[in-house]
Amino acid sequence: MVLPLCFCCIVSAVRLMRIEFGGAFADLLNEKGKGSGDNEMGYVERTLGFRTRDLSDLDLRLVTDVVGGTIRWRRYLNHLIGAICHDQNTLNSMEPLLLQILRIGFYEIVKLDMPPYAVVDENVRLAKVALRPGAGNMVNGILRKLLLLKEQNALPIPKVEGDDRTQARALATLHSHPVWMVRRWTKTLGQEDAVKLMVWNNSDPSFSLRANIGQGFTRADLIMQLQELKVQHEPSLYMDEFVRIKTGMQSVIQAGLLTKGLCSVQDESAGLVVSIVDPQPGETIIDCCAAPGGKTLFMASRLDGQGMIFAIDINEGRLRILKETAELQKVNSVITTVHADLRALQEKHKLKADKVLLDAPCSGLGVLSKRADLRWNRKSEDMEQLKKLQDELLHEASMLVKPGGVLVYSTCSIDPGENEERVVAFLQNHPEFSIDPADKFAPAEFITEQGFYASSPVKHSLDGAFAARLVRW
Ligand SMILES: C[S@@+](CC[C@H](N)C(=O)[O-])C[C@H]1O[C@@H](n2cnc3c(N)ncnc32)[C@H](O)[C@@H]1O
Repeated sequence: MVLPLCFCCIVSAVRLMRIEFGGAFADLLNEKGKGSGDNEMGYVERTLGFRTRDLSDLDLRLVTDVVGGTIRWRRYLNHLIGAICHDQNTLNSMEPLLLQILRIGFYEIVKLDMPPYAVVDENVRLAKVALRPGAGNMVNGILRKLLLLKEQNALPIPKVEGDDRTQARALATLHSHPVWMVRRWTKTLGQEDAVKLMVWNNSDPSFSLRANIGQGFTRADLIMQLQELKVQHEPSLYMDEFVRIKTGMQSVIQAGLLTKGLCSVQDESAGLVVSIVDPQPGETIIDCCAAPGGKTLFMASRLDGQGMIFAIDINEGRLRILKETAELQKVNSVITTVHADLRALQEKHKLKADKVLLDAPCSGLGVLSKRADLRWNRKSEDMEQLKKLQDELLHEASMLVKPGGVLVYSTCSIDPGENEERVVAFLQNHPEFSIDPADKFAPAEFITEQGFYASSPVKHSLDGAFAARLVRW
């Protein structure tokens, strides 16, 4: 069977299945695709018999929007589907591909405002071919009910009322986040900022590019290239090497700016952590959790060819990426990679450094706008385990600092439990360290009362990140 069909729908559906179910998703597509793990297009052709073509840039953007949005809005979409089916059990027992097709259709209608009858038509055809005619009829019935409710402005949306728990559940559905996150943020930020944070997490992420001054490529050079590519951009307000872009990443990739090592994708909030370390030519620096290398490479570009960064990571594959990127960006002469568990490092290597950065494994609660699926993968129980690991790693990292040297602890989290509280706990057990206020290294608007660096999606429209600069007596 060879059918022309909306490629974006089918590629989005396959990609979503892959993200939600990993390798097991092949079995879910009518047992047709076992063993295939390559790109979606080949997979679609082989298993469903659709004729495919290369996706255009426009198609690719739509697929990215649909996949990212359908993941972000999963809880909200499930709520609407459940309400329209009048039965949560129908939703819970629905076959995964059918549910995925419905979520895509709902997302396209409710959030993307795409032409409704085209959306119904495409998703019905997809369900008929990928599953069976009856599934197509079901999709048709449910999507048409949704359209009617939308036209009547009568979508079944939960009201934020009642006790704290009920309000948190309603907010979690309205803004499509896990309830535990809403409860945590309402407690630490207040309801108004918790809502602002969720709105940010659901918005299209913007990206920053860092010009690689280590290769003599300045921000002015980068801006010139972006102008030639007609990519809209604006210089960072905070960092000399950074430029923000909202769209146009495909053009940047196709022009080879990343593969030539001329620039990297890096959020300014992560760049500011490097400013807190303040790497200087000639210094020895240990980056304890370095891979895939965003901060190592930026630090290396500031060394001007003099000094050494020992980039340690437990993950060999990610460390390999760091090494390869360092070569591309021509900063490899000042980087030595060390594949090791930081907790066992002292036994093998007798390293000591002027500066030590611990960019600790964390919940990633500051970067949910860029990591669409992370909110569903994180569990509240993770937080306790992470804190324990952070304490262990912080103690190990502190042993690597020379007397008079600097230790920077950072995360990409906005959770006080992973940030300020970890530093306070560390200082209680390590009186040889004290806080070096970060105001000398980052703009005042990022500095907390305790002298730490903290970026916030709500306050700064950047990813959330944290860094404490500590000195050893
Ligand atoms: C937040 S990521 C680091 C990101 C990196 N600094 C960057 O800017 O690209 C945390 C890293 O810690 C590493 N890691 C976790 N446990 C570790 C351990 N016990 N020893 C060394 N590295 C560890 C992980 O493999 C992961 O690459």
